[in-house]
Amino acid sequence: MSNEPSTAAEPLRICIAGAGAIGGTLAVRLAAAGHHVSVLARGKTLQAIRENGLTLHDLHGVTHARPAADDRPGFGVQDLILVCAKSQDMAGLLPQLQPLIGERTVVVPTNNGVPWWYFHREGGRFDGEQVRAVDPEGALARAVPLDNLIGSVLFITAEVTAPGVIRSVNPHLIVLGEPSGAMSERLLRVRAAIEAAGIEARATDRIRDKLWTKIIANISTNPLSVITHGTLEQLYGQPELREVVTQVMREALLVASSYGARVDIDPLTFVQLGEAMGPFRTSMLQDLERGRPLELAAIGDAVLELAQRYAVPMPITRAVVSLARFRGLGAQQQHAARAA
Ligand SMILES: NC(=O)C1=CN([C@@H]2O[C@H](COP(=O)(O)OP(=O)(O)OC[C@H]3O[C@@H](n4cnc5c(N)ncnc54)[C@H](OP(=O)(O)O)[C@@H]3O)[C@@H](O)[C@H]2O)C=CC1
Ligand SMILES: CC(C)(CO)C(=O)C(=O)O
Repeated sequence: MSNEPSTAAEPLRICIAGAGAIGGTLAVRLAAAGHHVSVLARGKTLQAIRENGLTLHDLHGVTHARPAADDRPGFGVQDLILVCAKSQDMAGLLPQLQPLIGERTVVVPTNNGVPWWYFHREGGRFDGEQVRAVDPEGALARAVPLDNLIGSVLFITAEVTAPGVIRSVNPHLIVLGEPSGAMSERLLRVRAAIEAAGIEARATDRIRDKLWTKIIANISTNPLSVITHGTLEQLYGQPELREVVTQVMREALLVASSYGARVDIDPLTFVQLGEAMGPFRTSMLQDLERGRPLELAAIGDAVLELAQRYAVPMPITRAVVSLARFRGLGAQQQHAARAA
């Protein structure tokens, strides 16, 4: 945070790093709430934001914002940085954030899957260790001081329909928590700022419970969506697919419980909630269709890695993740061949 203590009502200096589906959604909501929002973007997205700003279609209607945008981090020290790139892009993006980070800057990564900071101040058997699938060399842990991080779990669905244009038509919920579990003043301040921007925001002293809830949703649907091209309502609703979804869910629940996580949604409720999310194509399916790399390291491999530490078998999950990887590599090759 800036040197002077601020309240939720004061505008914050907020940088959104990565202005795709999630970054675009957050940038528009926070800018509309009066914060000083700047966006670190690149390529066609940067060009579109410079020309037309960002447009968000969500349950509030259509909202437009014109944040400062650049591909260089020349925005000065920020109060809050929301890092909204895919996990595989973190190694390229995080080191760029250094000029934006002061002693009191809060950095909130929004990634799905197991975060690189999972064991930071975890307090358990593996406290302080690395998650090799997402941060094999410890480069992410070095790029941003771990004590500047607050964890987040996003219960949001969003899609880029054109560069700078985002559609996000389910209700928005963000859960925030300190890796240590402390209900710190900075945690409550960030929560209040997000809530005041029209996004339901909760603070928790057990962020890893929420991480596991979301990890279970992601690992049971994202890779399977890539194999089947199924939407959420199909994956959760059609009996053949629902069977695979629930098998993966059961395996992942066992891993979560090995780490002491309390997941308060039972598999049947998961299925009901998921089906109600409608014809949404998971973010991983969207990536497949665009020939982009899939977030399988954070959503798949990292969970398998954590399972292995407690010798929890995940045969169905392993098979589904392998098949999704095969499909993903094939799609990338096809896109590359078409583009050549
Ligand atoms: N979409 C969803 O519904 C949800 C997504 N999430 C998670 O949120 C995270 C972000 O996902 P999402 O918004 O969908 O992803 P997108 O691919 O839509 O957006 C990511 C953006 O980050 C940009 N980016 C990556 N690296 C850099 C860089 N070095 N400099 C500038 N910009 C960069 C990308 O640019 P470029 O296009 O050029 O690659 C892209 O615009 C992911 O971890 C995802 O799993 C969580 C909940 C729901
Ligand atoms: C919508 C949901 C929960 C699907 O697993 C998601 O997070 C994604 O698409 O990445």
